[in-house]
Amino acid sequence: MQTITADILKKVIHQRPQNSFKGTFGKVLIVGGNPNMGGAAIMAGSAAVHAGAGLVTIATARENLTAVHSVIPEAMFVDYHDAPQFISLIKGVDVIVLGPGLGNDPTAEKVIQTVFANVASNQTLIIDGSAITLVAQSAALKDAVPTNAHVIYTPHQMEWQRLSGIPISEQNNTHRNQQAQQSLNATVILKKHHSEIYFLNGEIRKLMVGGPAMATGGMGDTLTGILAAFIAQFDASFEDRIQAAVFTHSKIADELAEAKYVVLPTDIISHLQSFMKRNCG
Ligand SMILES: NC(=O)C1=CN([C@@H]2O[C@H](COP(=O)(O)OP(=O)(O)OC[C@H]3O[C@@H](n4cnc5c(N)ncnc54)[C@H](O)[C@@H]3O)[C@@H](O)[C@H]2O)[C@@H](O)CC1
Ligand SMILES: Nc1ncnc2c1ncn2[C@@H]1O[C@H](COP(=O)(O)OP(=O)(O)O)[C@@H](O)[C@H]1O
Ligand SMILES: [Mg+2]
Repeated sequence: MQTITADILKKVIHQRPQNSFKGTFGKVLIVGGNPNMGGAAIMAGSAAVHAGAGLVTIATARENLTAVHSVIPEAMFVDYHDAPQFISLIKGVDVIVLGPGLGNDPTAEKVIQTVFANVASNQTLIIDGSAITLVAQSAALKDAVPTNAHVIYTPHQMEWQRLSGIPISEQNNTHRNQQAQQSLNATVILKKHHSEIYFLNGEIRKLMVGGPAMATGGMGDTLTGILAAFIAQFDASFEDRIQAAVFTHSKIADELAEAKYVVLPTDIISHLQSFMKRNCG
C-alpha cells in the first residue's frame, strides 16, 4: 500500500488565478448540527471557509443561527427544516457534507432523505458522523444513497464497523475493507492512527502523518470541511484532491504538536490559510 507524501500538496494546491472570483472556488453546503451539536457543523463550515471554498452555507437547526453567524460570518445559514430553501441549496452546490453533529433521531433521518433525494450526478457527497451511523442502521437509507454522485464516506473505526460489519479488531485486513468499500460503490476514508483511503479505482493510500495530539472531539468534523473545500476549488484528479486534504489536516496537526500537547480542531482551522500559502505550487 502506497503512503501519501508531501509532494501531493504542490500537485493540488495552486496559486489563485488573478482573473477569479468567489464562484471560481466552488460552493459547499454543510448539513449537520442538531441543537446539541451545533459546534460540529460550525467546525466543518469554518474549515471549509479557511481552506478556500468560495461560498459556504450551513444547513443546520434554527437554534444554531446566532452561533453560526457570529463564529463564521463568511458563511450563510439555512434552517434544514425549511424544505424549499434547503432543497434549492442542495441543488446549487458542488460539494455537500452530510452528518457532522446531525444526531440520530427522526429529524436527522428526514434531513438525510432530503439530501439523498436531491443530489445530482455532478456533485460530491461526503457522508460523515451521524449520517454514517444512520445509513448503517437503516436499510431504507442505505437503499436511498445516491448512485449518481461521487460519494465519500469518512468513518472512524466504530462507524466503519457499523457500516461494513467488519469488527474493529479485523480492520487491519485491507482486502476485506476494500471489498466492503467497493460494494458501497464509494470512496472510503477509514480514519484512525494512520488513516487509509480506499478509492473506487482500486488504489489504497495510507496516511503516515498525524498523531494523538489530534484526539479531540471535532477533529473529524474539521476534516470534512477541508475535504469539501479542496474538492470544490481545485482541478487535480479526484483522488489527488482527497489525498491533499487528508494530508493537510494531519500535517498541520503534526506541526502544531511540536509546541502543543493537544491540537484543537480550531487550531488547525486557524492555520489552514498560512499552511496552504506555504505549500502551494
Ligand atoms: N462539538 C460537537 O458538536 C461534536 C459533535 N460530534 C458529533 O457527534 C456525533 C457522534 O459521533 P461520535 O464519533 O462522537 O460517536 P460514535 O458513537 O459514533 O462513536 C464513538 C464510539 O466509537 C468508539 N471508537 C472506536 N474506535 C474509534 C476511533 N478510531 N475513533 C473514534 N471513535 C472510536 C469510541 O470508543 C466510542 O464508543 C457525530 O455526528 C459527530 O460529528 C463529535 O464530532 C464530537 C464533537
Ligand atoms: N492518535 C491519532 N493519530 C492520528 N490521527 C488521529 C488520532 N486520533 C484522532 N485522529 C484523527 O482525528 C480525526 C477524528 O475523527 P472523528 O473520530 O470522526 O472525530 P469527531 O467526530 O469528534 O470530529 C480523524 O481524522 C483521525 O484520523
Ligand atoms: Mg466524526
